[in-house]
Parts: sequence; C-alpha cells; structure tokens
Amino acid sequence: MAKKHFKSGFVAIVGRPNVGKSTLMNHVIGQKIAIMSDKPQTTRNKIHGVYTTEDAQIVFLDTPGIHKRQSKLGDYMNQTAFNTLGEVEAVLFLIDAAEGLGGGDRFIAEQLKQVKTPVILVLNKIDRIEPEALLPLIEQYRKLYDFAEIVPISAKMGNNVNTLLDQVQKYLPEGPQYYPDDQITDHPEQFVIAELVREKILHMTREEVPHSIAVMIEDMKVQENGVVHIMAVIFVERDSQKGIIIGKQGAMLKEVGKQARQDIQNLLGSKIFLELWVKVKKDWRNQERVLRDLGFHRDA
Ligand SMILES: Nc1nc2c(ncn2[C@@H]2O[C@H](COP(=O)(O)OP(=O)(O)OP(=O)(O)O)[C@@H](O)[C@H]2O)c(=O)[nH]1
Repeated sequence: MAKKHFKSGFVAIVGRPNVGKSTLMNHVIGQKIAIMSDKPQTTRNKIHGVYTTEDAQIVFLDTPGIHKRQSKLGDYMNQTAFNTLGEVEAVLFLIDAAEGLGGGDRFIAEQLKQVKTPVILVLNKIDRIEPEALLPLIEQYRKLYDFAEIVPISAKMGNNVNTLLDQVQKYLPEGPQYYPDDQITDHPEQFVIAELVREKILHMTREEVPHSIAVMIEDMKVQENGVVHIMAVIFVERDSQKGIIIGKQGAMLKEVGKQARQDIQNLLGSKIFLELWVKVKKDWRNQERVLRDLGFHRDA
C-alpha cells in the first residue's frame, strides 16, 4: 500500500476544555470516520481522528495528560503527555479567541516549553471576535511562546481549516499510510498498532518476507495495573516465512516486539505488554472472512 512520497505522522492536539477540539476534529474528519473511544480516559492518549488525502495522512492524538498536574508539589505534566509531545511531528495548541488569554493557556504554554516539537498556535472561534482584535491577541500569545506557525480559524464555520491542514502537512515526514481511507471503526488504535508491527517486520526482514504478510490484533485490554495487554497475530503464507520471522531461537520476533512496543507505547501513552504469534495461513488473501477481519475491503 506504500505510495511514493506519501507523508504521514502523528500530531497532538492540546488546549483547555471547551476551546473546540472536538468541533475541529468533526470538521476535519466529517462524518466519514466516526472515532469513538472505549471509555473516557484521563491520562491515556487516544486517537482523535485520522485525516487522509491522496498523498498524506495525519493521525491526530488527544493528549489529556497535559492538563493533569503530576503532584501537588509541581506543575510538571505527566510522563505520558511528556513522551507523546516529544514524539509527535507537531503539536496543535488550540485557544479560544473569544475568551482571550488566561491562566489555562499560560499553564499549557509552560508545559510545551519542556519539549522541542514544533507548536502551531490555532486561534479558534474567530467568528466571535472583531477582525481588529485578532492582531493584538496574536501579539499576546507570541510573548508566551515561540510558535512555529500561527493560524486563526473557526472550527464551527470551517474558516481557514484547510490552511491549517496545509501547515500541518509541512511538518510530516515521508511515511506509511497507517490507517485505511474509509474505515469506520470504534477501535482506530488497532489498525495503527497492526501497521506498526507489520512495518517493523518488513523493515527487519527486508526482502526475505514478502509484503503479503498481515497483522491482526486479536485482543487488546487494559489490565488492572494499567498495562495494556495486546495480542497480535502475524499471518504468513509459508512455513519458511514463519521461520524467518521467528528467527534463531526467537531472536527476530523478539526484536520486532521490542521495537514495535516502543512505538505503541508512545502512541497509547501507557505501558503495554505485546504478545506476538506467527501463524501460517495458506492463501489467506483469498479468504473472505479473514480479509474482513483484517479490515480490508473487496475492492481494496
Ligand atoms: N462560535 C464558535 N463556537 C465554536 C467554535 N468551535 C467550537 N465552538 C463551540 O465551543 C463549544 C466547545 O466545543 P468542543 O469542540 O466541544 O470543545 P472541546 O475542546 O472538544 O471541549 P472538551 O471536550 O471539553 O475538551 C461548543 O459549543 C462548540 O459549538 C467556533 O469556531 N466558533
């Protein structure tokens, strides 16, 4: 599925409650992909929405932890949010232009200074302010932080949202399409996790294992200790491919697991336990049910 010069990456959205994060996502994604989370999570990241075009894909992450103070003693953001913000390609910092600059925004700006990721300031709700008020407002925010870009929008009216998306794309590296174009699901993370595992295998085994392998997330649940337990099955077509993926005394599979686990932890923002299985499924590509389970469509 890899397209030439396709760009992709993760972008975190931060902003205090009510600034319009969900409204922006709804506008960007439209009704095409309904993203729902299993349960409300206060510190774990979740995928807010996935925006896909011909040549780029942006996976928007919600980063709730930035608002949570680590302890009563300090204002340091929690480790999850810190790791996420350090790993993504860009951060969208949404503010409410009609409310103006307040303590909540100052707090977030302070947290953002702890990471080096480019931050795009998004002034939302410009439909609610007089045009003359915009520049002085931008000046106030500029004093807080050295933003990579500043984009005024109205998420509700859709004003300037395309400009924002263009700006975001400037910060994406070349990368795979993590997520199918037209998938409607309540488990968006699973596609990305499967793709991350697949990517590691292809990268590590190079030419020896063809692109026909598939990865399926069989089970994913949060344990009582907060660790997310993920069971993934790697489907291959031949025993020889199974041998290559497992490697000598399991060394290859172990390395795949190690590298994938890093990426998945960064994505979810929580500790994970990744269980990998390799199964030979002859000619799996022709089996309708398997295809459906894997999230492919007939015409894909
Ligand atoms: N006038 C105007 N209202 C907006 C705009 N964007 C969002 N709103 C309104 O602001 C309110 C909050 O929007 P949400 O999208 O729910 O905000 P949120 O940041 O997702 O809020 P939390 O989920 O609490 O973090 C809603 O009533 C929206 O209709 C905008 O561009 N203009």
